[in-house]
Amino acid sequence: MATKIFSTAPNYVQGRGVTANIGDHAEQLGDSALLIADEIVLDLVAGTVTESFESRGIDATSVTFKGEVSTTEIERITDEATTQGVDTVVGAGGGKAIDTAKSVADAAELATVSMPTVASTDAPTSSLSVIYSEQGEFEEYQFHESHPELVLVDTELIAAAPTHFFVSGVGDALATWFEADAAYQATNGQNFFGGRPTRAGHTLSELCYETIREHAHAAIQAVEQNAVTESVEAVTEANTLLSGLGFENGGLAAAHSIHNGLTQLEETHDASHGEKVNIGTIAQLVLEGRSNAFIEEIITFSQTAGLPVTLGEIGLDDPSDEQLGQVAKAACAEEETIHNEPFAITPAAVADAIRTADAVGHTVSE
Ligand SMILES: NC(=O)c1ccc[n+]([C@@H]2O[C@H](COP(=O)([O-])OP(=O)(O)OC[C@H]3O[C@@H](n4cnc5c(N)ncnc54)[C@H](O)[C@@H]3O)[C@@H](O)[C@H]2O)c1
Ligand SMILES: [Zn+2]
Repeated sequence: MATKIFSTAPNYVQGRGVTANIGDHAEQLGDSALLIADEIVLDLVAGTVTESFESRGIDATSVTFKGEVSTTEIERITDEATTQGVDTVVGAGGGKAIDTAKSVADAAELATVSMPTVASTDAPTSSLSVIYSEQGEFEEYQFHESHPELVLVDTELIAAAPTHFFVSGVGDALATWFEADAAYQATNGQNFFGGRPTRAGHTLSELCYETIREHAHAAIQAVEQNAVTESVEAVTEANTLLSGLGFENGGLAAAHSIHNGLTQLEETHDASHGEKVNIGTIAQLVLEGRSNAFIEEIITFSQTAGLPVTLGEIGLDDPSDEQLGQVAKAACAEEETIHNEPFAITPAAVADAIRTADAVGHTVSE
């Protein structure tokens, strides 16, 4: 029997206004902290974070994140953290700021706190960073020795952020179960720790899916009103904790590889991670030969949530065969998770699945 592995961030805190208590939750991590966030997020949280740290005797400073998880940016902030001699880095914002903080902590051997201020991706709980070129093309997954020591999610900030971030998180979370289940069914399917998925990883992915299906539409309506409701709490947990634990421990498959392939085309750079993943999910379902009824139902669900269901909605109005060929080729690279699907994968089959998913998306959404 192949080895099964399950691994997780040790502490997860979620609730309305928890930013004001970050100092209490991070007290054991050290005496000084560097907050990494872009200008928008610094404006939102720097005052509260600094005050909370200082109330616990922890020195806190900040550095402005420039926006891309590139090697250059990671080196620049690592130098800053090393010069200041801090014990902890706090990454606040979306997936990119958090991934940068994890890479800085890894390079400088520091503790990490991840503080998502949007519920848009799986980045907050995971032990990896997605590295991009300075131009925004996917380069590689960087694996870290450990998970963030603390993940702190303030649902008041999440609900007040622009709704499209929350919707993107739903897209990222909707993929989790389909991908984890593919990796579970495949004889050689692996999770992100190089092991077979545990029952826990598989089941948490399914709970992620059920939570999204039960609560996403109501939660999105609440977030449109900047309101924190129990559905918002449920979907924030699904987008952040369940999807994060689910993808790392359950494994990814075609949807995220197709997302990575799509990042090769400049036209898609304005679409968010979760939006591109949603196109990947629909294409995965086509690739897997799911029934018409099932694919159409998932398209209707995602469209109602405000997620894209056609290539045009992610910037690719009339993609050429060459462009889709390029996406499919990148999606099928040897190290890609698409090979967790329980059948052999070819770039031609992937390109055809993307084109067909787009056509079905048009039919259902018109
Ligand atoms: N490491 C992982 O496991 C993992 C998993 C999924 C995705 N990712 C990565 O995450 C990245 C995408 O992250 P993203 O979609 O969160 O976008 P992002 O990090 O690119 O951008 C987030 C934007 O939201 C703004 N923002 C943040 N909080 C706000 C708030 N409360 N109010 C208003 N604006 C706010 C920020 O200023 C920023 O412009 C990609 O690089 C992707 O590869 C990583
Ligand atoms: Zn994702």
